[in-house]
Amino acid sequence: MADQWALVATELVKNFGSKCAVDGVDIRVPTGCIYGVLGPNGAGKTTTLRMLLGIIDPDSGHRELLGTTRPRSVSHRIGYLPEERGLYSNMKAREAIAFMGALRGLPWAEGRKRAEILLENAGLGFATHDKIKKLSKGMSQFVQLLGSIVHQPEFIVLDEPFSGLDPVNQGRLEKLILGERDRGATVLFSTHIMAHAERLCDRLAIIAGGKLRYEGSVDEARATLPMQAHYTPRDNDPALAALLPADAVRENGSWRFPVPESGMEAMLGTLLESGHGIAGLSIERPSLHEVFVALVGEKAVEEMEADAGEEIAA
Ligand SMILES: Nc1ncnc2c1ncn2[C@@H]1O[C@H](COP(=O)(O)OP(=O)(O)OP(=O)(O)O)[C@@H](O)[C@H]1O
Repeated sequence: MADQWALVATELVKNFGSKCAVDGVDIRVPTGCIYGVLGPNGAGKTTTLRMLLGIIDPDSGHRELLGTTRPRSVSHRIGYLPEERGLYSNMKAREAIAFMGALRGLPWAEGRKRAEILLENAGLGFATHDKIKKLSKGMSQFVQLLGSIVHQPEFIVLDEPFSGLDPVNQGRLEKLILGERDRGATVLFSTHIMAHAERLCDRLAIIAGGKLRYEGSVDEARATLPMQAHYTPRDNDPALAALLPADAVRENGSWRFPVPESGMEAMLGTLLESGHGIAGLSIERPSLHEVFVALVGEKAVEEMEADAGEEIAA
């Protein structure tokens, strides 16, 4: 595997009894990029991440992480935030981070020093000497996250890192992920919250029902759908729907539809001749959200967004 790929996994399969959790997933993570694994609950994200790291073995398929087919042999070069959160509640934040570093071979004194800097940079310096049990759930999750990167790993894997964080801590986490990428690390995270992937990822995999629906760059994902037109007429006449493509969707007085293959000119000419006018018109690349809906269906996306909303409200 060339140095350009921090991770290459092909046709990973994992069954639990009769349940096929992951069914032929391919993932290629370029060195130094931010990579998202997106999918609804139960899609197979955690199982995929565990296979990539060698925590569990695939039933079949191939994986190569940092140049080795034995991922556990490079665990000291990896940072991992598992889906299950938990720290020793009587430890202070700084000690908890240094402890996690020590587990990956970082000397305690250095771990403490780095922990102070990490907490300060994350805006959590005030909690350095607080016991974990005194911190909010979101803050203690953040401390665990800092513990997973204190040894400055080359490859960082975060399983649903945004879940359970309020918007302020989600913003902190986005900043931290970008900072780690700028440091030279490769970051892979799973999420069912599209907005984070849209803002952060260079490349992504979309998984649903254990199957890979898309793997590639975010730009290529957007290019799989036609450009989207957003048109606002000057009037409110529902009859104009007949002049728009059949799949046009009404959104608060505007209409959204894929730009026809033949272009917009003829349609705009008809709209003007019919007196509907043009109060607003933009042509945009489809969002990641629209690509996701096209790949996994509106219902799965609505369920995901409801879950994300509940987490933020909790
Ligand atoms: N150890 C296990 N034994 C049996 N079934 C499992 C096991 N681990 C996962 N599964 C099943 O495999 C499927 C994929 O689970 P996985 O945890 O990988 O999904 P996920 O995308 O991470 O979802 P979530 O975000 O809800 O954790 C689910 O149907 C889950 O119930």
